[in-house]
Amino acid sequence: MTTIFINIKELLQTRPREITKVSGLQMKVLPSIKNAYLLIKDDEIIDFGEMNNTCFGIADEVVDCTGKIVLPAWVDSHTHIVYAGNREQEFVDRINGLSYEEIASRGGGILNSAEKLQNTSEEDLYKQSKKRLEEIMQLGTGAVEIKSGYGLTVEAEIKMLRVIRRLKDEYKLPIKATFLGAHAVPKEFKDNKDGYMDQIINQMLPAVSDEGLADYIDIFCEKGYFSIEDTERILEAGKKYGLRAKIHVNQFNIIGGVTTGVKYNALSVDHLEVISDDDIEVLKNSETMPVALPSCSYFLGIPYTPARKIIDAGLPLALATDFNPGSTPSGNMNFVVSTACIKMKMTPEEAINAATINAAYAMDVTETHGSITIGKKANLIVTKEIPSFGFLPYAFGTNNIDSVFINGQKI
Ligand SMILES: N=CN[C@@H](CCC(=O)O)C(=O)O
Ligand SMILES: [Zn+2]
Repeated sequence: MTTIFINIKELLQTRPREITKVSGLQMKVLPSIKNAYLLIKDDEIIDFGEMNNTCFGIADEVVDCTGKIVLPAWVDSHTHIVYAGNREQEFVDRINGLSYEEIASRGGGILNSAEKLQNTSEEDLYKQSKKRLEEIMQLGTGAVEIKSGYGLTVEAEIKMLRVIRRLKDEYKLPIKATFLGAHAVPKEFKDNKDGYMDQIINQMLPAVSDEGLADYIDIFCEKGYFSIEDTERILEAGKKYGLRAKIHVNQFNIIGGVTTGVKYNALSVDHLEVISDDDIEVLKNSETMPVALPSCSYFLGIPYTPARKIIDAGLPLALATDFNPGSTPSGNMNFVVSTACIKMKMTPEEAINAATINAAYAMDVTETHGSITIGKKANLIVTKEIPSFGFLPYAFGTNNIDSVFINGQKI
């Protein structure tokens, strides 16, 4: 089955296969073709170019995109969408003056979500999570990473990861699973963090590996959660099971997580609301992608990742949602792209690069996703009729998406 998209006002992010990420000044360039066509066969992009070089007769189906822009679907490389219930009450507590850290230190936060998840059946957890996945797909997400980390027992972590595996089996978009046993220290190990670390390394990891449930390993490297020493232990253990790191660092404090991530050749270091000059130097000449999560900064009222400092130093940057019940109850990549422009002073070109090609790098799907490239999957956003691509971040809060295609099929 072939489909041709014709009269595309502008086809964005057209790249040769060799480009796997863009850094520094390259991020300001968003290659595109105006008045374009795009030809797909089944689930794959097979041709594209200027309209005057095409012939309609060749496709089974024609989609007229007059006035509309076509771009690769968003790639969301950092989410926690498998969770139970919500944390609305903590939201109200924060409005009334408590901080995120205070709520956590009173036993709320991640531990609150863990209790809810432990008391939820695998079937119910799947049902709650698939709703969120379907919602983000409608919002234009065409590849997603999902973390465990609200289980915090062997049984509950495995339950989360099995739900992620079921989502992988049932849906056509690529899903990567990250094992985040070291997300918080459970109540039972309050005074025995090392005991919990031992449980992660000696019980959880072997069980996760036995069932092949994870692609990556993660840890919340932060004051009051897990130290650099803990991070080294977890990443070392993950390495033994062939799990590359994607880690939470520098959300509230700089404790050395970036250096440790780079030392272990992490695929990405995520959050970076605070970042030092040394961190920036360490990231240069590394293969680690810095990832910013602006919706988290928005929701918690914490600093935004200093994107200008990072990009102007010549580094790449990716954007993701961090969709989770505590710090970011939203999986809207359109909002992320807008907020990156509005609050982090990224240009529309930089933000779109960060949410597509660089985001695909941050979850290792650049072979197949993140750009309009012959041979890549036809995961696409077709916008409504809009004046230009800059209108996407400009008209924040407006739904500018007409349709989303996953593997060549309209969803
Ligand atoms: N910071 C650590 N983990 C999540 C939030 C977890 C929660 O509050 O439930 C994050 O990335 O923001
Ligand atoms: Zn997160």
